Amino acid sequence: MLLCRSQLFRTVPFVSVFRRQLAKMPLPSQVHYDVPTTPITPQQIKPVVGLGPSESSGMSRLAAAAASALAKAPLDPIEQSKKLAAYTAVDNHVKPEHRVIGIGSGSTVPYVVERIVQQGEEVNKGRVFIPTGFQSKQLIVEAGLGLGDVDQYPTIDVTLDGADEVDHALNCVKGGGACHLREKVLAEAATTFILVADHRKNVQYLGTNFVQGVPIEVVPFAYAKVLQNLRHILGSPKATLRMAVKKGWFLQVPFTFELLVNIFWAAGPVVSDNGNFIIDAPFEREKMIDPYVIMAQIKMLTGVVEVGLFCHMAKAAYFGNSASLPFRTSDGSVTVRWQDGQVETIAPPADV
Ligand SMILES: O=C(CO)[C@H](O)[C@H](O)COP(=O)(O)O
Repeated sequence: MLLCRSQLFRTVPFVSVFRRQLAKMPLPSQVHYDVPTTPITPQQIKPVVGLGPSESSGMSRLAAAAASALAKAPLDPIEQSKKLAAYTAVDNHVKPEHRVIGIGSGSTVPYVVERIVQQGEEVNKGRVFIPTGFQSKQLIVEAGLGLGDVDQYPTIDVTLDGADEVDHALNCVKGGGACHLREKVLAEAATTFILVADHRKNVQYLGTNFVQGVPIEVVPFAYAKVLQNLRHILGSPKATLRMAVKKGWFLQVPFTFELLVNIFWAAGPVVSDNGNFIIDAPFEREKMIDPYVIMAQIKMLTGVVEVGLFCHMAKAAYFGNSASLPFRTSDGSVTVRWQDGQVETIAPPADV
């Protein structure tokens, strides 16, 4: 087909832009699958070595400078809250005589490990750390701490873990990261179980902010039956199988600005570290006022492996109150809720 000059003019830039976009689109093998993960903190960002330009090139120096600036930048208020809670809880509950320590999952836990490392090599070399999943295993290994498993150490001195929400009686929802089976085992195995979180997780009733529902781990072949039971017998009509999402860069328009279109679509069910599926089942407020009953009813359904409701298990929950948030406790303090119902607001360690 012959194109006239003006048609050619209009078409060539489009074709070249299209080719540039094609070149930028990821190959199927480069598309990554996002299961719910922990946000990366600035401290965790490191320049990638050995990919692309050499380490001494301008680009990698720029990346290194950016990463180091980020690492020095003040934490945003929510990250600061997590750090306040984690540091205070470690200082109060991880004592030199503790030898077996459970490390939970979630975005607050990196600060737990950071603080434990700060206790020093001398005390840590005699300790063994038990992870609740892949993330905490990596944290333990990367921190150079001793790794163990709960089958070797069925009695744990203290386990520290995050939570999706904690109510005023210290019941909590866990399993936003699909780790609640191992988390519950480590919580039960521990003499002392401590929760750490930012202030958003401190609620009167479960299901206030964390509305996606109670995470329930099920054996894959039973998931449809358990879903029916939850919807029609236990009163959770919106119970759903948790799906992973696939994320890809789909379109970029590189003229005066770049338009990044992020396409999310389902990529199959989320599979736990134990090879099981996860169902999220929201319940009415009345069932969440004392969640022990619904927890026991769900657990009785055949095919259910574990329920992400932890009732009467924690000794204390630590919530960081980040600075600079309007309309909240904004003094950088830490609220501690105790098993016996006591609540105190304390100053965090001076070096947080
Ligand atoms: O229970 C969990 C994972 O199964 C986590 O502890 C919980 O989801 C909290 O995570 P985050 O701090 O990232 O919100």
